[in-house]
Amino acid sequence: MALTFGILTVSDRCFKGESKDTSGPRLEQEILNKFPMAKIAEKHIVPDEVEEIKECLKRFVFQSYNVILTTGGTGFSQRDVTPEATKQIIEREANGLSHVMTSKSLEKTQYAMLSRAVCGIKNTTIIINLPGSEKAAAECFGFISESLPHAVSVLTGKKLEVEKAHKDVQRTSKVKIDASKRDRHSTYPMLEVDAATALVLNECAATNKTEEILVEESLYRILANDIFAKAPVPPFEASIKDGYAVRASDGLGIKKVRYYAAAGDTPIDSTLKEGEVIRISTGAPIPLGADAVVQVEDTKLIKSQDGEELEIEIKINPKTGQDIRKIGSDVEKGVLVIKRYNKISAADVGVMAMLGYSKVHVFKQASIGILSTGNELCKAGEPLKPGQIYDSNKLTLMNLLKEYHYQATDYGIARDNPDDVYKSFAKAFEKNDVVITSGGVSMGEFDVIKQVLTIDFNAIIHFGRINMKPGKPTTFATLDYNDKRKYVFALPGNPVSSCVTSILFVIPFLRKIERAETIKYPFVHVSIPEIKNSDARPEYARAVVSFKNGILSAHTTGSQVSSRLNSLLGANGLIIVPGKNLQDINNSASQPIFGQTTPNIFGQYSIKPISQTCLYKVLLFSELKYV
Ligand SMILES: Nc1nc2c(c(=O)[nH]1)N[C@H]1C(S)=C(S)[C@@H](COP(=O)(O)OP(=O)(O)OC[C@H]3O[C@@H](n4cnc5c(N)ncnc54)[C@H](O)[C@@H]3O)O[C@H]1N2
Ligand code: MOO
Ligand SMILES: [Mg+2]
Repeated sequence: MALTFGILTVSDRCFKGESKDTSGPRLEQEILNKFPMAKIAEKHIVPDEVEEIKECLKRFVFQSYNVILTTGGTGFSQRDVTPEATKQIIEREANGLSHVMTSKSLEKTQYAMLSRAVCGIKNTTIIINLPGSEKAAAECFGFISESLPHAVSVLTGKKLEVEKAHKDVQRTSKVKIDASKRDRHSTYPMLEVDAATALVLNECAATNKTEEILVEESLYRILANDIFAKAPVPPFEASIKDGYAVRASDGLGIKKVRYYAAAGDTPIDSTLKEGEVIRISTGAPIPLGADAVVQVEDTKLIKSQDGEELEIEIKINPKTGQDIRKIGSDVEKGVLVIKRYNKISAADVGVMAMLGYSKVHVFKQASIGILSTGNELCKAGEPLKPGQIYDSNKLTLMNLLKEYHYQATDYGIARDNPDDVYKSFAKAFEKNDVVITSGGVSMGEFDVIKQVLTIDFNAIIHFGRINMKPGKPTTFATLDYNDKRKYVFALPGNPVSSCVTSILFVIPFLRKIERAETIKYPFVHVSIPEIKNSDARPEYARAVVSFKNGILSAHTTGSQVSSRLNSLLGANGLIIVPGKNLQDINNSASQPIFGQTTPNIFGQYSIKPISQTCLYKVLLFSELKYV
């Protein structure tokens, strides 16, 4: 259900324009983060006056908005009257909401006890008083927002949705955490990266579904239809220069200037006579009878009157067709201009606009839901409690998807317990084809993702381990939910691991589901000093790959531990460093590329490397850097 909201900022200072309203816009942002389909129907600012607050609340209620959020005027100052005004409007109080906000806020500040916020119901609208400070308003909204869809469903009598909401709340996982019974070794076979990639792409069925969207919003989407020229471009003969439209056969000499034809003018329907010229601007239609344009530089003014030219002299003999853009000379009518499957560029958008298209058919993208898992995670902007860290994975992954032109919906943070993970997955499966999670896939007793997927959703886990660093516990599963196929990428929690595995597996998958073909990242080979890998797994080391003076070069971005997200800063490639064992074999067999010969203590010669250089395969996931 798409909720409608009204936001009312109550503040003398904001009303008078003495300070900027930041709480209203912040609430708008919080609402859309939480409910991407919600509609912010109205926003308004009133002073701290009971009557004005009441008037606005009445108007919002009359519009039957589902929820009205007020911000400001809930404290102890003489001017704080929002609760008084709200009480005069509501028919029934909703004390639970104010109670939750106060008690949760008390965990952050004892001054929360000074809040007098009122929540209540008028007709089918819920009115919620929130504090005036931007941060507190956003926090309090966060405490109660989860309950709003259900509350609105009950209030508006939407039986099916009420039942569903009840079912969602009651959902309990069949998975039971028992540390003593957990597997002591992973039961999932370790796949090589290539095998895992092939498996992911093989499982993915291109939907081939298309949708019609506005040309102006089509950048980077994949075109589903060929684009033909419905009409020639230009559609009329047009001047290429600012000058005079002439009859070429009139040749040189003094001519009478008849009138002016500017770009955008309707073509003149009287024919140009012998000895006449018409002043014309670039892009203007060529008048009847004219068959050439003489640029102003090749003429001389002979006679003028009141700022108008009367006579000019043509100084260079014109040739027929000179400086005239023929009909269809840029694009002929009926030709194929842009091919289906093309990824739409800025120029494509421009060409479609030029051809008169306002809408275009593109391939539908998969709908993507994304959630983080972890008890330790705290949303950016909120104060960290001991033992907590900020949730960086969700923002990294959502924005990585954006870099490849995919949009994902945020399904929040699921805590490390089977019920919460189960509920979050169910919610995400309702509306999405693909669900991406991070964390909870390794060997800890609270790593319950795989169990919830198999036991609660009957999912097939196609793989649960990959021979790579970072990203070992990467998991890929499919399942049917409400008779629809769902794909799950349960990525490792370590920030680098989830990002690298998204680049390697998720992005190619999303492209295939959209386009039927997939992205093939280019590989380059670089010769650089040996990189040690102490792990048996091949390492995908984040690197800056650059091209300088005709030589390809690469260097890693510092420490490559999987937690160090900043190892991705500036990186455009992944150097594939063979696992320790393979490296050892290679080293004993291979010769250093550069070396010098020096006699050893026994007087024999051996190779002494100046610097051990190896040839590495590097995957480029972003543009090469040119230095
Ligand atoms: N006994 C074993 N332990 C671990 C193994 C193993 O094979 N045996 N594998 C290690 C590897 S490799 C990885 S990678 C991690 C993957 O762990 P999980 O996917 O279970 O993820 P968590 O345990 O939940 O978290 C790991 C790490 O990442 C941090 N994290 C999680 N989510 C976020 C987030 N949204 N934003 C920022 N940071 C996040 C979390 O706090 C942990 O530090 O397992 C190893 N263990
Ligand atoms: O494979 Mo994990 O991703 O090393 O850290
Ligand atoms: Mg774990």
